[in-house]
Amino acid sequence: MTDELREEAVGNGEFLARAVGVTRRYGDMTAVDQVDLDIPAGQLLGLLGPNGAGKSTLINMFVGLRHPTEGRVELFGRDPRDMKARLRMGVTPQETGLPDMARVGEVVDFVAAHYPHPFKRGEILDRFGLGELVRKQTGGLSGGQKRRLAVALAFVGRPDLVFLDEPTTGLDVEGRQTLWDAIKEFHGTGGTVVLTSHYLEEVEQLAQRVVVVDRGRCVADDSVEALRRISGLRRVSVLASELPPLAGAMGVEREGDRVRMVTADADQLVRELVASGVAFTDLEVQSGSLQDAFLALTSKAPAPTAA
Ligand SMILES: Nc1ncnc2c1ncn2[C@@H]1O[C@H](COP(=O)(O)OP(=O)(O)OP(=O)(O)O)[C@@H](O)[C@H]1O
Repeated sequence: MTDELREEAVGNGEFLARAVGVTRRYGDMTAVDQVDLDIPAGQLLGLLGPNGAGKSTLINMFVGLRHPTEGRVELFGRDPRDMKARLRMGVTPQETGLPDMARVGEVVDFVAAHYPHPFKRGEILDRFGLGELVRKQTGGLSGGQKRRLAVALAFVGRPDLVFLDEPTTGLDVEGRQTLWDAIKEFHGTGGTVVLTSHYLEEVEQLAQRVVVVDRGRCVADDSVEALRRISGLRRVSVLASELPPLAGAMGVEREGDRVRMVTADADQLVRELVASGVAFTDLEVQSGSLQDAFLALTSKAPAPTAA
């Protein structure tokens, strides 16, 4: 899709993929339970959830690897197994196998041969920091290099929409940053991305919209900022050499003179701090992290609310 068409699709509210009342069971086990999910053009959506929540099952239905037991999944308005839809989509599953004897460049060319307008191998390999490995057999790659190649392959066919199931698991900091940059670049030119991750900071870094899945159901679907607010938590930090115990502080961490506290009521905590008479400087109050929201949404305990 051209950039103009992408803009038009967003303007028209076109959904590149959608799940309508989707349930998937494995025997007696319900992995995905009555899920409705629309994926509009141009969005970067993070799917978050604990182990076994149903994220991979949902992605596998979107890419045509699994059938819903009930409900309907559409990819570009078609059945996800329809070749016309599949040619516009790229995917990196949670686990991938690469042919050990094939060279990196050959694997890219093999995948590219299935698409009408693929990227050139040099272009895609450079973007994923793999340019120097073009002649290396995949069996000789490190785990991180294999993972980066598996993710790069999702982009080879110049897709409009990519599904990335835990793209950066097992990568070092540099490898993760390279992938983040490549995903951001794709999204920056109008590409649509659905990714799952266990790294909350990854979703905070990349995603505009976060869908939290828990026990097969979507328990939240909102912007990163809105989910942070749901948790109702704030982080208050000050520079102080010593602090008395404060009733409103739920968690206290110290790093040198910097003391960080988590609280459900930042105003009250600051009042307590002032009333204690202790000397402090450089007061900062921030929203809770996505991790706080995620734990609040997926634990059985109710989310903490402001007092
Ligand atoms: N092929 C299968 N046969 C039977 N049960 C399955 C199968 N695939 C997944 N499940 C079960 O369905 C549930 C959802 O699994 P799924 O892999 O979709 O979760 P997930 O959110 O991707 O988990 P993780 O974060 O650990 O990858 C789990 O309880 C899992 O054991």
